[in-house]
Amino acid sequence: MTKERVLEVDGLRMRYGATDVLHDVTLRAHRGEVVALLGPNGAGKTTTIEILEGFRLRSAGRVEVLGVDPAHGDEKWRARLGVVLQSWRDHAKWRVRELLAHLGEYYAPYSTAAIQRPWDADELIEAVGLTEHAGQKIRTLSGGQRRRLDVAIGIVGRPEVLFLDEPTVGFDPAARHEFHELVQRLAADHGTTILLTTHDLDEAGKLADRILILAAGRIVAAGTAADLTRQIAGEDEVRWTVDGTRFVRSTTESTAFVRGLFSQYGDSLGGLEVRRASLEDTYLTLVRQNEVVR
Ligand SMILES: Nc1ncnc2c1ncn2[C@@H]1O[C@H](COP(=O)(O)OP(=O)(O)OP(=O)(O)O)[C@@H](O)[C@H]1O
Repeated sequence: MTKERVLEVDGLRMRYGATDVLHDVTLRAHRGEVVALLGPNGAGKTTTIEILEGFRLRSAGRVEVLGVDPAHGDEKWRARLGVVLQSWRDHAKWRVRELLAHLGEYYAPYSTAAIQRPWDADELIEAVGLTEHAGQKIRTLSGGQRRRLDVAIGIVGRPEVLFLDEPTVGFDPAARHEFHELVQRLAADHGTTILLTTHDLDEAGKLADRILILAAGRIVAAGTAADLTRQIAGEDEVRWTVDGTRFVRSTTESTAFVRGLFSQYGDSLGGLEVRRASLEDTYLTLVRQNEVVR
């Protein structure tokens, strides 16, 4: 797969009135990469996505999406993007298949030899798990089904870049699992570059090739879930018992520590457990550190 750069952001700043909400955001994503943007409420995730998709004008910095500055993106450029923001509330009387076929028509002029647009409505409905509801009116869908429709609307034009803002809110566990498979397929089979925001750390760890942690308008860490955990959370927790007495110790060198326990206590060592630092520990550590700086 080519490592074509699809998202390039350097020194992005955003100011609302007198308040700076993005100070200096730099990020990259290449073709077929899934990047998760994590951060507490108000960190600036939605603002970042809205700037990348051309919905909001930035205050400063360089931004390119598919080689184009979103502030000057034309319809042809826009047709190559997919956006899933909030729940689709218009067209409540439309039926699922009817709406997707209608919205898909917009993308037909932008079909290319490599990417056939739009996505066939029935195939798309199947891909998002709405086949049983294809003939239903939108206002009669459940919250989770409506969210699946939001996802279908976001990808009906077979986007090369997909922005997903908290895509799985309201999904039941099975729907979440199916959605994760869909995202992985879009990235792996179609080379779609995906930038998603989420508050679900398991989701980020599972889906993303790279995680960016945004705190108070700055990217404070970036890497795979494993990289971040190793770099930042650091300490594992080791628990054990000797002659019925329980012990617990935090250490960055759990393997060497456990080896030491075996050589010291031999057969009297019991109840050994090693709890690895998790992405959640990392995330909380980073967000706390950033609050202190603020
Ligand atoms: N149109 C606006 N005018 C003024 N301030 C805004 C506007 N939109 C967002 N903000 C502020 O910018 C900051 C970042 O908001 P943003 O919605 O980007 O955060 P977020 O990381 O997506 O948060 P959440 O996790 O709660 O969705 C917040 O402090 C918010 O109050």
